[in-house]
Amino acid sequence: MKSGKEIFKSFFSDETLIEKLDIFYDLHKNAKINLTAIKYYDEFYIKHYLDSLYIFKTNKFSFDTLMDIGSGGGFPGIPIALLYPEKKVYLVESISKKINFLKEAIGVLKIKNVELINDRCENLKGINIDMITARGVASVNKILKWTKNVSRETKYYVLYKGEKVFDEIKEARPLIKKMGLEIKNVRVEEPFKRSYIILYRNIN
Ligand SMILES: C[S@@+](CC[C@H](N)C(=O)[O-])C[C@H]1O[C@@H](n2cnc3c(N)ncnc32)[C@H](O)[C@@H]1O
Repeated sequence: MKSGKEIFKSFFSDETLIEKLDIFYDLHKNAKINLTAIKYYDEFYIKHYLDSLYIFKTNKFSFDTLMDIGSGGGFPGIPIALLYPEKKVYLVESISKKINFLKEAIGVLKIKNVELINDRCENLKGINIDMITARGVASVNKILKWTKNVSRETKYYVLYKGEKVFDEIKEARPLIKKMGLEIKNVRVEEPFKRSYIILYRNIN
C-alpha cells in the first residue's frame, strides 16, 4: 500500500515543494498552540497537503493574486504559496496567535510571496484579488458577503466544503446569481473526502 506521502508525490513530485512541506510539518508538530487535529505525517500529506492542492492539479486557474480567508494553521494558503512562488498570496487570519505561527513559518521556509493580514476579512478593502480560497471558515453565502470589498475583480472562488455543500449552494444561489458567477462542484471520494465549490466568472 502506498503511503500518504507517496500518494501526494504521484500528484506533485517537485522535490523543493516536498522538502518545504516536510519542514512545515515539523513546524506544526512543534507548535506551541494547537492548530490541527491531524498529527500523523502521512495523514498530514493527504488531509492537509493534497486536500489543499488537489484542485489546482485538476483545474486550470489563471491568477496573479490569491487571498486565503481564515488560514488558521496555513491551509490551503501555505501549500498554494509554495506551489506557486511567482503568485502573490495573502493569508487572512483574525487570531493573532495563529498569525504569529504563520509569520514564523514563512520566515523558516523563506517564503517571499506571502503577505499576512491579521484582521477579519470583512474589514479589508483597497486590494483587488483574482482568486479567493477558504477552507472550513464559513458558509458560501458568508464568504461572498465578507469578501465583497476585495472581490471586484475576482475571477474564481475555491471553497473547500464537506457534506452540506448543496444546502450551502441553495442558500447562496441568489447572491451567486446577482454577482454573475457560475458554479462548478468537484467531489473527491478517494484518497480523502472533499467537495470543492468553484465559483467563476464566465468570460465568454
Ligand atoms: C476552522 S479554522 C480553518 C483553518 C484553515 N483554513 C484550515 O482549513 O485548516 C477557521 C479559521 O478561520 C478564522 N476566521 C474565522 N472567521 C474569520 C474572518 N471573518 N476573517 C478572518 N479569519 C477568520 C478563524 O480564526 C480560524 O482560524
